[in-house]
Amino acid sequence: MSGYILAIDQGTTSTRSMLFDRHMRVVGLGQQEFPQYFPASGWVEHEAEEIWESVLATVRTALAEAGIGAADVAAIGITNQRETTVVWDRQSGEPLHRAVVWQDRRSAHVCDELKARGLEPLFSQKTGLLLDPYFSGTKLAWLLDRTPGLRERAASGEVCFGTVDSWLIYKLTGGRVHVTDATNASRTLIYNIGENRWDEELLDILGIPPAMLPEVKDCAADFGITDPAIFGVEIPILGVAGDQQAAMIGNACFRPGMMKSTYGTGCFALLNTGLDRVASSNRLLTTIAYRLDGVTTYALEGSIFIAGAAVQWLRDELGFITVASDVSRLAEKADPNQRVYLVPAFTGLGAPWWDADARGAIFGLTRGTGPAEFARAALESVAYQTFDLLEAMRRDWQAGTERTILRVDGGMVASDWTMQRLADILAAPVDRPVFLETTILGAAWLAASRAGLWPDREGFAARWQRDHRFEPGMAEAERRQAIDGWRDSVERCLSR
Ligand SMILES: Nc1ncnc2c1ncn2[C@@H]1O[C@H](COP(=O)(O)OP(=O)(O)O)[C@@H](O)[C@H]1O
Ligand SMILES: O=P(O)(O)OC[C@H](O)CO
Repeated sequence: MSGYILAIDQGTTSTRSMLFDRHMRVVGLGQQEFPQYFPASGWVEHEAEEIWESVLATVRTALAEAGIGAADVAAIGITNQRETTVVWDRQSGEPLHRAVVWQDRRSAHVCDELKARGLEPLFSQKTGLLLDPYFSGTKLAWLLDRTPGLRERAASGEVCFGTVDSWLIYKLTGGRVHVTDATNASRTLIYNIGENRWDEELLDILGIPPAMLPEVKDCAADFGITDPAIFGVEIPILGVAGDQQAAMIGNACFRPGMMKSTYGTGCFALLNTGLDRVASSNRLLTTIAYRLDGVTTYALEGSIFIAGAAVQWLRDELGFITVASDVSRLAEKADPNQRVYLVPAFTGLGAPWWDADARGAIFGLTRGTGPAEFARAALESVAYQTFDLLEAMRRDWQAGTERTILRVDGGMVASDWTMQRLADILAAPVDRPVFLETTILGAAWLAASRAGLWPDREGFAARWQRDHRFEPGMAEAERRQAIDGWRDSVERCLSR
């Protein structure tokens, strides 16, 4: 049987490749971690060639597991860690610096300078983002400033900039194609999300030569054909989206008001606002959810840096559990009369606080506080942080959030306890899908629908299946009291 779809999920710590058959069933999987480099405090880098090698290795593993050849693959979909910034030589394909990862804070001073010049409203209005080193633009400005000769070479067209999707497409096509998709472009701080084009004014401010930018396409489009030297055959690349947007697509959140939240290392919540580009007054991001057939759908996004990472902290630093899946059982044993709060600001606080200098703290300790209360506080912190995001979304766009049901995915949603707590604190239902690999499914659907092999948007959405709905069940007074305690704890952690 031919007509298989290969989906590649190039994440922050690992790369996964998955093969789906015509019936959307998974038939093969390859996964590989790759090295992380931390050359200075707050710096995070990847070796672009190691990312590429991990893609090749995982594709081969997935093909072998499925027992099929590359000739049976009809199309490729790509999803990726967003914002991570790669620069390479257009001719030789050689990376000109290690990739600067989204978590990297080295360009904080560039953001501060721009803010001091009063430029944040301009960037926000055009890009939907904030002046934070999280986004690609100031990372790229830093690279252009610090690498001798790079700006001149870039201006003469010898250098390519791209997010990881661009880099992988360049490699897959044998260096022939330099493109990206609208969702990845929307994370760069130089893309005008209203006019759907690179913004000359912002490029000028950051000193970025337009000649180094990729062409921006819809999420389902012709992104190029693989070089036969790589897999032995030519395969079209037909779908691309940043990983959080791909999760939104994979969770079939196609209607305005639908919301997904992915609980992995961190947590990223996206609310579909349809054709409305809702500008946040509460320090959320406005971003492109997807662009299909030339039509841009927008989303409000909230990013939390620590979610599952708090569970890793309990496991690796405190030694309270041996495997992540033990955390719920431990939390269940917590004394219900103790109100302990963990604010996991280990690397600062993300949305809606955006306080890079905040640090974590635990409040409410008594002589009887032990591992169970720590575990409960760690899991509850995820629910409270999501509540803060949803509240900000409600303030920004009340009409669209009245009956919000949250669709969840990511490693942490295996914890029933956490999901129930989430529903309780949000006072809104939480739906967990049967198929939890929504990110990679989203990339697969983009490619497969473009290839005409899988159902269209409505058909795909109709196939979304719920595993369980967690209904809110907490008394309102208790919920309010719990949230007040959280708010008080966060206030005490903020740096300003
Ligand atoms: N059963 C569980 N209960 C709570 N947290 C879990 C459970 N299983 C995994 N996790 C957490 O989920 C995270 C892994 O999720 P995953 O979606 O694979 O993350 P990422 O893609 O960011 O690497 C880890 O931080 C881990 O601590
Ligand atoms: O690689 P992930 O899954 O941690 O996702 C990273 C996000 O895309 C960063 O914005």
